[in-house]
Amino acid sequence: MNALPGRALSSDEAWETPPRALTIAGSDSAGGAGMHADIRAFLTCGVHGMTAVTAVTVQNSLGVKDFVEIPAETVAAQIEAVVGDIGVDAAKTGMLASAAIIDAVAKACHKVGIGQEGTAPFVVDPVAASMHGDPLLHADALNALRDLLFPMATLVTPNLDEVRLLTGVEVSTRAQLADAARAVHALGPQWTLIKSGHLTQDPECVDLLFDGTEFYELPGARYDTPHTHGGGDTMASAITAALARGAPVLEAVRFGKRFVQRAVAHSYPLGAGVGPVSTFWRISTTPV
Ligand SMILES: Nc1ncnc2c1ncn2[C@@H]1O[C@H](COP(=O)(O)OP(=O)(O)OP(=O)(O)O)[C@@H](O)[C@H]1O
Ligand SMILES: Cc1ncc(CO)c(N)n1
Repeated sequence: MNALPGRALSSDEAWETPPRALTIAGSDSAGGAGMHADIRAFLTCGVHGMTAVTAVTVQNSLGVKDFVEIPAETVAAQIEAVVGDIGVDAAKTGMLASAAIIDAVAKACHKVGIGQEGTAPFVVDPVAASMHGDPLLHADALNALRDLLFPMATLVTPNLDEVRLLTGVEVSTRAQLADAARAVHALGPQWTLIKSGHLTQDPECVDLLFDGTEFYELPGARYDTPHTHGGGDTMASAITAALARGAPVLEAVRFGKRFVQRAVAHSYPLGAGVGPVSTFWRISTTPV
């Protein structure tokens, strides 16, 4: 499991620049989800992480109390500043908050070469709400997400609530995942990953990947834990890291699925509510 997809590690990585990945996402003051989870996944997948912060949330294990948005032009400026200087091998989105930010992100990504027509793979995780149901995206921003970002995406990674909001397709059984994948794929991404975490009556967590022609089932155990905060962000970031390392999409998604399975298996309680998935299992315990 420790093997990383894509670019191999050299025997001595000192002074060697790792692949570079960018997350365009909100911060989570509890440290479990959002850009905090993304940076942790990037680090533990051997990738240098960069951030374009979209919003600052006031959040703990019980839910999201509030958030403030970063001005759209500042979000775009962060993307242009880091990619113009440092470059980028893959990018992802998380919480985008508003239509104005989505519009700015689409234009900036287009300008710097992130997305379908560009050179860097682009993972769009269409975050709409926290797992407590607290909104992280204004309702009037769904159209912008669907119309501006989905056609630019190498891969989109909706959960079942996001599938319903974006396409109207309701999924209550594993057999309906293919209908969801077809409906999301029609919005323009190259690849679509439908996540099945919310199918709680299913004894397994089988996600479905679709490239417009072939379906790929991604099997996985369902762990009996309430502590899955940040699971979607961690998965999309592990996939983005693998893409930054040069892995093909199918290999990157299979890696992301194995990664999030381990992260859920090692999740831990924190605070009075929902604890986070873990990346500690990726950290060497060798003394320095
Ligand atoms: N209890 C669980 N046991 C094992 N895997 C799980 C569990 N819950 C979710 N997963 C897996 O975690 C990944 C994220 O899925 P999920 O549908 O929960 O996304 P999400 O709702 O975007 O996540 P988040 O909790 O970050 O909002 C998927 O691969 C899913 O199958
Ligand atoms: C900032 C942020 N992004 C994403 C999520 C969804 O996991 C969250 N709870 N908070």
